[in-house]
Order: sequence, then structure tokens, then C-alpha cells
Amino acid sequence: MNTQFHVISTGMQPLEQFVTIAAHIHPYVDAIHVREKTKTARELADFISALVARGVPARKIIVNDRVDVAAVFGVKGVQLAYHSLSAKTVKAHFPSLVVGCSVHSLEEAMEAEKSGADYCLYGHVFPTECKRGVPPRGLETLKTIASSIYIPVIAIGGIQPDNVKQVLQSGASGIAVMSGVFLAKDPLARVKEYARMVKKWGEDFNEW
Ligand SMILES: Cc1nc(C(=O)O)sc1CCOP(=O)(O)O
Repeated sequence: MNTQFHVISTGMQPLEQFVTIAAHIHPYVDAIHVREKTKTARELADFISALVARGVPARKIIVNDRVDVAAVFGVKGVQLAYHSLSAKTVKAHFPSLVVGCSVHSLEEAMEAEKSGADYCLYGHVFPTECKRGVPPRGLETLKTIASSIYIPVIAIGGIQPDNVKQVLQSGASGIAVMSGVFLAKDPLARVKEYARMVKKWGEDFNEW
């Protein structure tokens, strides 16, 4: 598996704006997370249908939390939070879904691995507006987690093109970015910058 580059919707952009950006950037990313926490299942369905209609492959779409929606649309996978169904439950019922777990400590990462998650998303590594007032967890715990579990650890939170090197050298198997892409003036140019960094620094430090 190549070093992963995921992008995550902000939950604030109108469908058309998000889908237009996604339609341009999808060739440069491994996964697009639909993280629209306040939306209903029906609204999420509209987002996913619009993405697919605009050429985003279903195998690149990950739905946050809503296992039902992910399963119905046959997308790549689901991103689970502490309040979601467990990875074990999802895997038991929908073995074809890739399951990611959001974790914030070594204990949670180990639990995710034990529960059958395919990867975990660890953060937030650097300060980010999206987690204002919550201190960043830094690179040290990322290093500890990445060297303590076997499943890939994807880093999230405040990741910019110029800190991708540090993140990947700390053992992360990929990056996930929200505002750095979706709130950029030129999302396509920005995605290309991230992708270049992931390719440059990912190859040397990730063997899986
Ligand atoms: C969605 C999300 N989850 C986090 C976690 O720590 O689990 S941090 C985060 C937001 C990341 O946004 P940005 O790329 O704009 O910094």
C-alpha cells in the first residue's frame, strides 16, 4: 500500500462547492472522507451520489460514522469515532468495508487494532482551527503509536505541505487534511503540493 493521502470535508461547505473541489482533486488523493456530522442519512446520500455523478470513484469515498450509508452505497469504507459502532461489529456485518478508527492516545490505538480496524487516524498532531483550544498532541505520541501497532497510522490536524516530512518521518503511514485543502484559495494547486510531499517523503519511510 502506498503512503496515504486523505482529505476530509469540512462539514461547512455547500454540497456543490465540496463536490466541485472533490471532482478536481480526486486523482491526487487516496480517499475523500464525507464528514458531515450534522447531516441526515438522506443528505449524506445526496453528497455521495453527487460525488459519484461527478466522477469521484466510490472506492475513494469514506463516510464518517454512518455505517449504514457507507454500506448502502458500497463505498470504500467508514471512519469510526468513539461514539460509532465498533470496528469489530462493522467488520462482522460488512467485511468489505475498510474500517478506520479515530484515536487520540496509544490506548485507543491499541484498542482499535484489537477491534479489527484496518487503520487509525491519530490527531490532532499540530495546532488547528478545527480543534481550537485543545492542545495539539505532537509528534512524540505519533511516533510511539506508529511503532507500537501494526496497522497503519494516518496523522491528522494542522498538517501543511511543509510539515509532511516530519509527520512521515515520525512513522505515520499517511496524512489526512481538512482545511489545508478545502479552505485553500486554490484547492487543486494545494493538493498537488501535498501529493508531491507525500510522494517525496513517503517512499523513504514507509515500507508497506
Ligand atoms: C477531523 C479532525 N479530527 C481530528 C482528530 O484529532 O481526530 S483533527 C481534525 C481536523 C483536522 O483539520 P485540519 O486538517 O484543518 O487541521
